[in-house]
Amino acid sequence: MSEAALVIRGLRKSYSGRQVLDSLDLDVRSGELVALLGANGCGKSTALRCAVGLETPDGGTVRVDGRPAMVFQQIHLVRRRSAIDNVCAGALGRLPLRRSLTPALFPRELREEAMACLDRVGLADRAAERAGRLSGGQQQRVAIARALCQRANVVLADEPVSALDPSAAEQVVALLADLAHQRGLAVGAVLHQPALARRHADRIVGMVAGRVVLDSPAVAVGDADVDALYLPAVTR
Ligand SMILES: Nc1ncnc2c1ncn2[C@@H]1O[C@H](COP(=O)(O)OP(=O)(O)OP(=O)(O)O)[C@@H](O)[C@H]1O
Repeated sequence: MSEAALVIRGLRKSYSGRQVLDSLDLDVRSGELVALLGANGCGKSTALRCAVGLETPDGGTVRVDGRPAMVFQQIHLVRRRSAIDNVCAGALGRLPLRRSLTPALFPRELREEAMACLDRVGLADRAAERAGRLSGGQQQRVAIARALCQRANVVLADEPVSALDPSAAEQVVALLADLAHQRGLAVGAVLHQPALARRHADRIVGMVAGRVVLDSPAVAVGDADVDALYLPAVTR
């Protein structure tokens, strides 16, 4: 197994004195999809947000070997722009400011790279379509293509399929697994669908109240392991 591209150790975070992350450890290796499961409010999003620097932890360490990108449940695309313009947006940090503000000035090489990213998510034929006209599943795949265009090697997805129908959700999680297995990306995804996690993830990490209580190959995770993550606190 390769070195972990994301290594989190002893992460702690509180909001208004209430502890949300309590000494959290998490590794995501290149070439694997790790599904993060756990009940509402157990700290999954906070963990990912700390990992990419959107939140500042109170303690602990985060090491990312490479470039991280995040994919969200709420798909933040510019709806009136084409799919390919949205994917190009992943690279704007690499462009001079003037060129980054005007899609007509995006360099040809960037458009080619963005097209390759769209092709990777199976949407090359929809490149010119306005993002707002694509289905939810297609929009999420455009958001993933944008992360690829950021040249991210660590992709963290926060409930990427919660707004999608079962078939679109299956496609998107399969795509994330494929990007890990075929492209060698390190992919961590918060999922609220344990069955999808067990079908597609390599490893399942389960959280309860800000701590990791399960870290196991997905094939070894049974129904009882999953159920234990969602028990009400009083019965735990
Ligand atoms: N910016 C914030 N300010 C105050 N409290 C916060 C903030 N962000 C998260 N919390 C609280 O921290 C706890 C954990 O939130 P988090 O979103 O990480 O949980 P989660 O496991 O991702 O939940 P869900 O499955 O519902 O998305 C929750 O009680 C939430 O209300």
